Amino acid sequence: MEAILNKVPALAPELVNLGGVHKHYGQGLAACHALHDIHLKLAPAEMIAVCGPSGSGKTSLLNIIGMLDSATEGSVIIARLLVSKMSDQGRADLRNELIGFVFQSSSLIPVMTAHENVLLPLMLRGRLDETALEETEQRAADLLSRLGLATQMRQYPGRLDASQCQRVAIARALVTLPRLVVADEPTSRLDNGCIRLVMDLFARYQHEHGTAFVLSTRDQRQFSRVSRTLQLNEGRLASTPTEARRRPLRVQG
Ligand SMILES: Nc1ncnc2c1ncn2[C@@H]1O[C@H](COP(=O)(O)OP(=O)(O)OP(=O)(O)O)[C@@H](O)[C@H]1O
Repeated sequence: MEAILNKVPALAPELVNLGGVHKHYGQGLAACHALHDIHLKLAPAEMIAVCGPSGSGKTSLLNIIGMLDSATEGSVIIARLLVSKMSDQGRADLRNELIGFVFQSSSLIPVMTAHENVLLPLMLRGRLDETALEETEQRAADLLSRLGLATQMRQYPGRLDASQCQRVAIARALVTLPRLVVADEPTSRLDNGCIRLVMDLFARYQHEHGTAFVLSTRDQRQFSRVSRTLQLNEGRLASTPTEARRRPLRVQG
């Protein structure tokens, strides 16, 4: 019901539409104005990179797009829903339905194997029937294989190195076939070969499932295949979407 009430009536093809977003943390001497007047639109199946130095506001922006945090000011529309007016529960439900996350730290559950960690978001959604369970177990295994982890599926995170943990976290973000993946520095611990595997997999999801991606990085050379790169400096977007560097969608088979 809440979702219906908050539906944006105008035709809004964008998956994400931020209008005049500000983010403040703390008060008084501890106050921080982390994001200033952000306007950003993301189309379905689009892949963008948000670049900027440490402290420029990348995580703050991704947390708002991913509905993990609220904007202090401005409108946040996701999948035509005005989430800035929704309750915490409404946002959490929508988040679970639509979004896959890759956090800066891989945040894997230490007592679960790599394969079980990947399956976790699906398990949290409730009981699956036998066919659905088989299908998702296969999808999780396929994702891990594509990320070069075929022989590590039964390993616990304590036995995996930082690059392997980061790739397990990437597989976990994709296993629900989300409409949007929000990934905070997802390749920071990967070598060039692994970055290529990850970008191939992202492009495959973009092409086959219509998944959109918002990636953050301190080093924009890491994402040579995004369609747009936005630069954040001290909480301000240096380029508007129309001025930003645009590239045609490149999908490799
Ligand atoms: N929970 C918080 N409370 C207070 N200030 C915060 C909080 N989170 C972020 N900040 C401040 O907001 C600003 C932007 O931080 P943010 O983490 O979004 O930047 P970032 O570009 O992601 O940095 P990094 O690359 O180091 O992760 C910084 O000045 C940071 O200190």
